[in-house]
This record gives sequence, C-alpha cells and structure tokens, in this order.
Amino acid sequence: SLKRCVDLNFCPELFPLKSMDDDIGSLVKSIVPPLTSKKHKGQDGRIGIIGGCKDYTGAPYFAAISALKVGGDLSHVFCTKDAATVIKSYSPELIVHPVLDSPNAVEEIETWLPRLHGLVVGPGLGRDDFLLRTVIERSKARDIPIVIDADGLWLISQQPSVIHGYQKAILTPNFMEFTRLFEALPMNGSDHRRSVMQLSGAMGNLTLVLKGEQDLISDGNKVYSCSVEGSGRRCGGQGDLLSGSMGVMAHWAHLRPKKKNDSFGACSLTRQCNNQAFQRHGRSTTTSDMIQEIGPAFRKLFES
Ligand SMILES: NC(=O)C1=CN([C@@H]2O[C@H](COP(=O)(O)OP(=O)(O)OC[C@H]3O[C@@H](n4cnc5c(N)ncnc54)[C@H](O)[C@@H]3O)[C@@H](O)[C@H]2O)[C@@H](O)CC1
Ligand SMILES: Nc1ncnc2c1ncn2[C@@H]1O[C@H](COP(=O)(O)OP(=O)(O)OP(=O)(O)O)[C@@H](O)[C@H]1O
Ligand SMILES: [Mg+2]
Repeated sequence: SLKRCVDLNFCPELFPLKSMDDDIGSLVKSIVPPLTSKKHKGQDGRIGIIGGCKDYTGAPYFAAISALKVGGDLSHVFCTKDAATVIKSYSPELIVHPVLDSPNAVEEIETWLPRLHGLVVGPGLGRDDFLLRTVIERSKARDIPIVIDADGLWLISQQPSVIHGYQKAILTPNFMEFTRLFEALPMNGSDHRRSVMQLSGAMGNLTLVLKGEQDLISDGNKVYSCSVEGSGRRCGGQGDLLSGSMGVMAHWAHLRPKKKNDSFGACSLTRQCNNQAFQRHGRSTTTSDMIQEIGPAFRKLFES
C-alpha cells in the first residue's frame, strides 16, 4: 500500500519512519479538492504545458492530458506551429497555442500567465534558452508553481540561477538529467540520497525529484523515497505523465499553505498507473495505457 511504500530512509532520527509512513496517504488526500456543485470551471486547475516541437508531440500531450485526468479543469499547451495541429488531433480536450516559434512567443505566453495556476516547463520543448529563461522569470514574478522537466532541466543545468531558491519550483530529472544538473554545480558524491539532498540545498531548497527504481524527493533538509510498486516496463512518456500530474497537484498543495506533499502524490500515482497498466498489457504497455489507469489508480491511492 501507499503507506508502506512511501518512506523516509535518510534521516530517520529527524522523522520517525513509522509516523511519516502513516502520514503520507492522508497528507496527499488532504490536498485533493472535493468535487462539489459549488465550483466553476477552472477552479481545480488551469495548467500550462510549455513544450511541443517538430520532433516531440507526444511528450506535451501526455503531460497535458494527465493534468486533466488527475482532476485539473483546463490544460493549455504552448508549442510550435508545426506541432500544434498534431497535438490538437490527438485530443479535443486540449487547448493548443502555436506560439513557441513566433517572434512574440514570450508576450503570447505572458498573456495567459495570469489565468494559469501551474506550469510544466520542458516536455518535448527543445532547447531555446532565451525563451525558457524569460518564461520562467515571468512565472516566478507571478508566484506560479513551476514543474521543470526534460528540456527545461537542460536550461537549468546551463543557468542554475534562473530557478535558484524559488520555493514553488519542482524539478523532476531522470538519472541523466540529474547527472547534468549535479555536474553543473561544484559538488561531488556517489550516494544518490545524499546527492539529491545536496543538490536541492545548493539550488536554494527547491523540491527535487530524482526518478528511478525509487523516486528520491528532497527539499534540501530531508530525503524521502517513493517506491510504490510499478513494473519492469520502461516505455518513453512515463515521466511526462508524472510532470503533468505534478503540475495539478502542486497547485492543489499551494492552495493549502505548509502542505508540501505534491511530489509524493504524482510519484505514487505514476508508479501505480504503471503497475495497473502492466497487469493488463504486460510487455506491450505504453504510456497511453497508463493514462487510462489514472482514474482508477487515483481512486485506489487517494480516495479509498
Ligand atoms: N513521445 C514523445 O514525444 C516523447 C518525447 N520525449 C522528449 O524527448 C526529449 C528528450 O528527452 P530524453 O529523456 O531522451 O532526455 P535526454 O536527451 O537527456 O536523454 C536522456 C537519456 O538518458 C537515458 N537514461 C534515462 N535514465 C537513465 C538511467 N537511469 N541510466 C542510464 N541512462 C538513463 C535515456 O535512455 C536517454 O537516452 C524531451 O523533450 C522529452 O520530453 C520523452 O518525454 C519521451 C516521450
Ligand atoms: N527502475 C524503475 N522501477 C520502477 N519505476 C521506475 C523505474 N525507473 C523509473 N521509474 C518510474 O517511471 C516514471 C518515469 O521515470 P523515468 O526515469 O522513466 O522518466 P523519464 O526518463 O523522464 O521519462 P520520459 O520518457 O517521459 O521522458 C517515474 O514515476 C519513476 O518512478
Ligand atoms: Mg523525461
């Protein structure tokens, strides 16, 4: 169960293992907004995904549709012109803005920023550093939670100062992306747990999630691990499901001050989706199969 699998292994003297185990499920549950008839469209999350180019249309689609399936109300994708029609044709649920290769890209995105509750920067984005840096700076100025993944992390490894100390940032590197970040800062270490904590600390205590056999999550003071059982199937796109879900859950968490449990929610959910999809599809499991499991996995983890 979630309670058994999300644990704290690094500083047990600071946080007794058992009590933390017992807390996680209920902490995540406590940020999930209730479904009531009093709400208007948009309240449970308007999320922007910055990414999508000629080569990569799947990644932003996976992130954006996952944000909706987790419970966000509106998903906006900001991508290049030639990616836009492709992404729209995957799903009528997504609002797609073909702006990234326009000369006014930053202004076009900025028009939407006041209406967005969370941003996911990077899935399928490519590596335009000016655009990325400016969008991140403008989002920080508006205090919007930002999940930085994939190509967004490439920028951060070039210019860590862009995000340094921003408490509403969550970085979700895979192992290679983590290594690039770690090498960009003058540090050394071989123990993953310690490295994750060190890197988070060096970046001003923002939230860092190293994905892998166990997901390691740190705010620079402690390291938590999420090892909800997934499967041996490692198809591309699972990280995009995670970052899209994280975008919505970060918004939910920031509505409730002091509850920084957004990362656990998205990590456990992604792994649970992987587990359930694998039970149905085995070796042929793809990220689309995992997306179909978001509803049942969410219910099992956070609504039962
Ligand atoms: N369908 C799609 O459109 C997809 C597009 N993607 C996009 O593709 C672009 C490049 O992403 P990449 O993830 O390939 O990033 P990189 O180009 O930095 O490559 C990372 C490499 O590291 C390897 N790797 C990952 N974990 C490792 C580990 N634990 N040990 C050793 N090697 C490991 C991977 O096989 C990959 O080749 C991004 O824009 C990303 O969003 C991916 O999200 C996958 C799906
Ligand atoms: N060895 C593993 N065992 C179990 N789960 C794993 C393993 N490696 C990664 N995962 C899970 O898969 C999800 C995506 O992590 P991964 O490292 O594949 O990201 P990624 O490389 O960014 O993916 P993407 O292809 O979307 O870019 C995370 O939820 C992580 O917990
Ligand atoms: Mg990735």
